[in-house]
Amino acid sequence: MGGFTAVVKGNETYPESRVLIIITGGTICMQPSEGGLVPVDGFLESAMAPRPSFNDKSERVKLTAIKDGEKILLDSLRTPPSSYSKHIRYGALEFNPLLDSSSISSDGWTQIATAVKANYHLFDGFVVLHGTDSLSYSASALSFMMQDLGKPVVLTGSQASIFALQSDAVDNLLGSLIIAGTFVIPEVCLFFHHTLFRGNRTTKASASSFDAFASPNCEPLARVTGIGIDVNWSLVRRPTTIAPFEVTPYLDTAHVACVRIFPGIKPEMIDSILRVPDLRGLILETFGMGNAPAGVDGSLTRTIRSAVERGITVVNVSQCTNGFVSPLYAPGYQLGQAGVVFGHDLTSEAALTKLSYLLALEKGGKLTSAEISHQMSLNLRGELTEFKSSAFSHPPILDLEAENAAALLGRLSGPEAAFALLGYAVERGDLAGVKELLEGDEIGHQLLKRADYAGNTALHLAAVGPEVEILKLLLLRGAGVHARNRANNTPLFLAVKMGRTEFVDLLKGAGGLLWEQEQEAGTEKVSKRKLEE
Ligand SMILES: NC(=O)C[C@H](N)C(=O)O
Repeated sequence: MGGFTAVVKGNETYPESRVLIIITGGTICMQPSEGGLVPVDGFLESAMAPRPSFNDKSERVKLTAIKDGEKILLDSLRTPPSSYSKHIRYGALEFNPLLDSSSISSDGWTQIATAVKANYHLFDGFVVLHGTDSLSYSASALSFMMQDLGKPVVLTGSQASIFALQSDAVDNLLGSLIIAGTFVIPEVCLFFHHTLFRGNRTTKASASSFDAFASPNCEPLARVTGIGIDVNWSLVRRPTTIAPFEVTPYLDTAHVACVRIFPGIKPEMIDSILRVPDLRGLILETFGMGNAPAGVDGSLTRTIRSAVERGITVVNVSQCTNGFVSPLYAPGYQLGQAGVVFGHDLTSEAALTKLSYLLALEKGGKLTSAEISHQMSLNLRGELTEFKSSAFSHPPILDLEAENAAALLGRLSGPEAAFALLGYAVERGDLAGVKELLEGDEIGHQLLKRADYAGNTALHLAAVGPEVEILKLLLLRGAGVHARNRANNTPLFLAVKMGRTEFVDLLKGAGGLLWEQEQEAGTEKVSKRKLEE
């Protein structure tokens, strides 16, 4: 953690860093009009120059910048020295017209990305002022458009206008400026309510609270703690290739769609979307861990399979904000069989913009259509917690990249991520992977006590998994044999229902008991899909 470091003294002179602010619009620069709030231009002069925290009244030197391919001289302002003993000197480029972010599109993202690219050598960091409505989409989109980024790009906005009496605007803007001018965090980030997030992990979680954004599957990159900023450097991505910063100046949002599954959804509805002319990709927001109703006689599965055969990429992401999709349950398994790509823990915003990015690469001849599905399940910009093999292929050994080894220990994306990994390993019968995950007393203990959204502990999963040695290992590591899932079932009951004598004996030997009614119910066996795989 890089914490608070310096105290500002007397009349000393301090170095300056340079930040370019790209103003796209949003509530932060809005004023009331007869037709509701609208963004108003001239933000630097009207909102920043009069405020002492943004203007130390030093000489307003001109900064060279590039606008629309032309060299221009930008008016600048300078902050007083921060607690990191630096002034931030900044100038601004404004969109014309300014936007309510609900109207942002691929064109706007292109404008932002190309402005960053053109001015990359002239500034230390970039702040993008943007409305909150589509902020997570834009942060995700820009993260994919910017490859091998070496400088911070911080998106921010506010829930109330900077001209309002009570507003989050000053805190959000000042925090973003200081971060962009102080720390080399080479990512597209979103700063809001004292917290710096990886942009492509965020989602707008509140329509009105100042604490508006969540990053449910990835810890924040930094937090403002009083007058200091704690950066979680272990999470910050670092370039791992020797390549210059590149921008893909276009995203193909015109040929993708997103559908939220709901109880009773008709396969025809999905089919009609999948038959929109030239559609190339569909994000399917499914229930829980990736489940959708199969439809009468599997009609939804057939609809999807046929679309996949026509070259459409269908990506499975969860409606739950937290957790992973996986083919653990039969409905998700069938989607996988139909050729659906599992989007792991991608947000819908990241899934949609990532697919648009990959389609743009395909259009530019940089990717074949066959590679799109594969790339969707890879971690390109920290947007997902990756399993090296496709989640659907059930590889025998849990083989994780170094980055995910940290998640595996519960350090990266928290215990939920580690628990989901454990679930995969148990389900695949990967004894070595399970052992690895349970290493470390405290983590192992935590994981054995956790449950998924259906209340299943690792022991429940092992009781229906393929490997009896895993069941034994979990029991020896202290997994609770009496835990009940949401359906009120114990691991032993599940094993009995599956008709698995060896597993039943082991669980009974570990103290597992059946209620009387469970003993009766256990005589009718359920589907043995797991055993037949
Ligand atoms: N708080 C905001 O910025 C909301 C506004 N409608 C926008 O997204 O532009």
